[in-house]
Amino acid sequence: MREFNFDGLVGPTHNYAGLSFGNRASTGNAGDVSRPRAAALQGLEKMRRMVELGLGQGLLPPHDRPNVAWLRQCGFGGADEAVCAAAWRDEPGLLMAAFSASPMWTANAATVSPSPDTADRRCHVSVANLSSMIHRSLEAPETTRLLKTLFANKRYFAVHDALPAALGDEGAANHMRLCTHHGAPGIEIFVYGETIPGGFPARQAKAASAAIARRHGLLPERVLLARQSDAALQAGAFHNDVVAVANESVLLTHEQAFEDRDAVYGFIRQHLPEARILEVPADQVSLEDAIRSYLFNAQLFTRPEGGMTLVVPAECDATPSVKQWLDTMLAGNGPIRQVQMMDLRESMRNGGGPACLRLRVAVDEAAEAALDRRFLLSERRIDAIAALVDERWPERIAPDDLGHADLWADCRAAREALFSLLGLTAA
Ligand SMILES: NCCC[C@H](NC(=O)CCC(=O)O)C(=O)O
Repeated sequence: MREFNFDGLVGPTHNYAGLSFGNRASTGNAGDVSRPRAAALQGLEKMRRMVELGLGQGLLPPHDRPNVAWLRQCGFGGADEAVCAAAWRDEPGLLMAAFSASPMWTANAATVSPSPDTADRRCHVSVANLSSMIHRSLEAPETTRLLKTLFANKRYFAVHDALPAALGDEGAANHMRLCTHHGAPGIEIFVYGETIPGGFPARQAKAASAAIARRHGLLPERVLLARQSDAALQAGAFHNDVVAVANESVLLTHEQAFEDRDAVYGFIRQHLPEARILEVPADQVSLEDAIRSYLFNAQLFTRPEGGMTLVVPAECDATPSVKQWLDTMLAGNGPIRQVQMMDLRESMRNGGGPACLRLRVAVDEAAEAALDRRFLLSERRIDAIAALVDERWPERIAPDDLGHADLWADCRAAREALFSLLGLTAA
């Protein structure tokens, strides 16, 4: 089996509206001018890097924004332009939500349990409801449509609808799988949070994680529901993937990621004695530095020729404690032998690093052959997409631009051009 990463392409409406309370980058950069074209090109460079390294790489396209159908549900009427204009005038917060490019963070699109872990030996995919943030709660219907196209073959895949909204679920960002190698049965760790009065909201409900484990047909004894630490949540780790990442038998984690870390490590060691737990101590890298640099929001993967690579955002280089920890780790004899930095500044400024931008799916050869090719990338396809982005994505979006009818129309047309390039239907 091998792992594919499906990256979200940053949509033409990428902007800094500060919509995610609890996500310090999002609120801290609210009101800034965004650069959608640069953002999408940065993301495509990451996809290109993965293809060059010989990894399976795919893409999930942006959703239709502004989401006029959703604004209609909110009571605005008339032609599309009138709907958006009325929303901007009367409820700008709703227009902002309808305009967000948040589907780019596909680690929040769904939770994936690969076939070796499930009762029916199919790969199970649960679309996330993202119900805790208004702008993200719009994503599930289109994500469902896209994933049901990508994973249409029911012999190898089962795509589940989003859970009821009362059970907040944010997808793979709160899920880690550990195993000897991708094709071996794994253990799956679901990380949930508890909202404490006056604090940042926990977005993943324990009941949601439990429901997904049930739906996917996982063996209960190979599942752990682990609570995220309050310290991490309150420091701005709104998802577990801001403080921990796993690949095969390696867990890279901050010391303060979990409320009960001994229980998490004990569970891993019990089921996977060969596991390597790389714990970054708080006295070397504080939670604050971890969240500023997004060290743990890294892509950790096994290269086809063997050996693990960690792809981290360039912000790690600019955070002295993190840089030092990475240098020391590389000088040692650990399982991670290579670190690569990527410039993902535009996404990072909304709280999304390398790991947020991708959904991992481990497949065997037969399941790989059943994937819808229109979502898969080669270097040539990346070139073609980059050329289209260069031509059609806005160069910049300032806060007041969100009220401009030309921008709404240009963004929708740019997305349609992409869908036609990919051979997909736009809605
Ligand atoms: N996994 C990374 C997700 C980042 C995402 N940011 C945002 O939605 C920011 C959008 C804005 O502020 O416009 C979030 O917080 O869910």
